[in-house]
Amino acid sequence: MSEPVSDSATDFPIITLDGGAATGKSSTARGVSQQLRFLHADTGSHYRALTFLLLRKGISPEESDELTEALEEMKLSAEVDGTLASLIADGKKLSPEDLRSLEVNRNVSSFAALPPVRNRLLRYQRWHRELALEKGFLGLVIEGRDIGSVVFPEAPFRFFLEADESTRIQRRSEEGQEDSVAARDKADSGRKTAPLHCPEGAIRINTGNYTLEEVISQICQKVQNDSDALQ
Ligand SMILES: Nc1ncnc2c1ncn2[C@@H]1O[C@H](COP(=O)(O)OP(=O)(O)O)[C@@H](O)[C@H]1O
Ligand SMILES: Nc1ccn([C@@H]2O[C@H](COP(=O)(O)OP(=O)(O)O)[C@@H](O)[C@H]2O)c(=O)n1
Repeated sequence: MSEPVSDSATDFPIITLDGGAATGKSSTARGVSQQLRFLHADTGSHYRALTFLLLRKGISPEESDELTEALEEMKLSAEVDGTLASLIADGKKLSPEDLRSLEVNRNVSSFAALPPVRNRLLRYQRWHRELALEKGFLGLVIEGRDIGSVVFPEAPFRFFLEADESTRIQRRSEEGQEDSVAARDKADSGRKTAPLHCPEGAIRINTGNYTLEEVISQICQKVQNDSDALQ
């Protein structure tokens, strides 16, 4: 399915999860999507995919005509496997190894700070609400850095995940990944466009204080309680 034009407003429930690197966004969103039968969109993987493809075209992370042209030429669509939507660029899906390579880890925050890159992905990310509806999901859970503040600021269920830096570095090293968690957080929080911050009104969860299952269950309970109350 290709990125469409419409962005009609619906009452469809949307959960946004924002937070720094390794705060638990993807694992939590996966669990929530499976329990609630929501579509799961991982917007970090969108920035990673564009970073991988742009680097492969020899484009550096700065505003240039080459960057604008490459972004305009890219055709973005999605493939849904289980509850997860994955980005397909020009008909291709990238492997987890490509998306999490050291080169991508080192460059992704620089590409993500560029307004043309963010603008290209904003429309694509908002389209996931229509994709979830079309595919018969009961809602959308979407995670990243600016989801509750920029992509879906009107979403009824907005969460901000946090955990101290040493916990997060430990989590990444247990996964066998070389990642500059602190450097990416600094760049993501300090950029001009759509910086990482806790959106006003979002519920903060320190994931260092709970197991993954407890965090998933807190979010699912909040959504289910509030949805029951609204009916
Ligand atoms: N509440 C939690 N308690 C302990 N470990 C967690 C928790 N949430 C996530 N993790 C673990 O932390 C690591 C990073 O989680 P991940 O979901 O990839 O974070 P993010 O998407 O924010 O980068 C994973 O190995 C995951 O299993
Ligand atoms: N909504 C988003 C999501 C990710 N990003 C960028 O993409 C990078 C990779 O995101 P990610 O969610 O895969 O990172 P991890 O938290 O999984 O390490 C981040 O460091 C940000 O620079 C962003 O700018 N806005």
